[in-house]
Amino acid sequence: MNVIETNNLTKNYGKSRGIVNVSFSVKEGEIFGFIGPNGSGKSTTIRTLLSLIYPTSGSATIFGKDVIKFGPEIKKEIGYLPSEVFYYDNMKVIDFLKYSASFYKKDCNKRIYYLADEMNLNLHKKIDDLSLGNKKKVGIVQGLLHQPKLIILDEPTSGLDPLMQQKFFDILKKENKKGATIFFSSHILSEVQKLCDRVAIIKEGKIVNLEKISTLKENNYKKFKIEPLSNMDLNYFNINGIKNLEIKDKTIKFMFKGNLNTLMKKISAIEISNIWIEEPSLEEIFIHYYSREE
Ligand SMILES: Nc1ncnc2c1ncn2[C@@H]1O[C@H](COP(=O)(O)OP(=O)(O)OP(=O)(O)O)[C@@H](O)[C@H]1O
Repeated sequence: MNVIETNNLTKNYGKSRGIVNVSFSVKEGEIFGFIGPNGSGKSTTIRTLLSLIYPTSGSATIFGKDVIKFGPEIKKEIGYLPSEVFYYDNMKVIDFLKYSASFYKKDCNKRIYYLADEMNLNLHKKIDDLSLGNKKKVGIVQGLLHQPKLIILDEPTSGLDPLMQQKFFDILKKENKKGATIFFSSHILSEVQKLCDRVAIIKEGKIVNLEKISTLKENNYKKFKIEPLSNMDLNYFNINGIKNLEIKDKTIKFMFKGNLNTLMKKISAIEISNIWIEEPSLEEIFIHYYSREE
């Protein structure tokens, strides 16, 4: 079953473009990454899914139900962490979380204490007195306290230190194992790579690619670094599929995409002292999506 489905979703803000014909689906139990540069339309897509804003055209369903017609019903099963969090600053954290929990028809107390403990969040401080990172933690607990079936996260890790980010990812993985579907929007590729099964790339309001992370890596260039025992002529590696070929301090470096057997035969015919073969990072795969078309 698809938990989220969008069909040519379009939002025109009048003078500025929001999103254009965005179509994708997120399967039940998936951790789905949504990445793109600043202003590409990530938040607009999320706000439309949550019916916080209405699309100009196109449609979207969550749990198979239209997001506009069934908005309030759907939202009970969604945990949402917005990119910027605003609170009733005068309240104590625990009072605020209990107030948030009162909107759901279930007892969320245990979860509040469990999540606060996991995130190392002091429940008895005033929200006003918290650092930005700790305010973010309040948002995380608030988003997860009702054990939602779908968790929608908009740039969730900004403000969290690396240890807390890891903790947060561990919590998300646990929720996912228990059955929650996760929609994870970010511009930090390395965290998408760590967490997600599939990823959609949005650029200038349009989806430009949607792939499994593993496929993206398999079908891409691999990085080779070879230390030959004797000096070599670079032309030796002049074969199909090689790019960025260079020799530096007797080390040969290149990127390769193509028939690995052809390349390995070439390499095995020379004497080498060392070899490194690396998968490209998501940054290296995606960097061209981030450059602006003039
Ligand atoms: N309320 C609004 N009124 C007018 N234009 C808007 C509004 N909200 C967003 N936009 C425009 O829509 C486009 C997409 O913005 P959006 O906030 O969805 O991008 P984003 O991918 O979430 O960016 P970021 O990573 O910077 O948060 C941008 O060009 C932005 O200027």
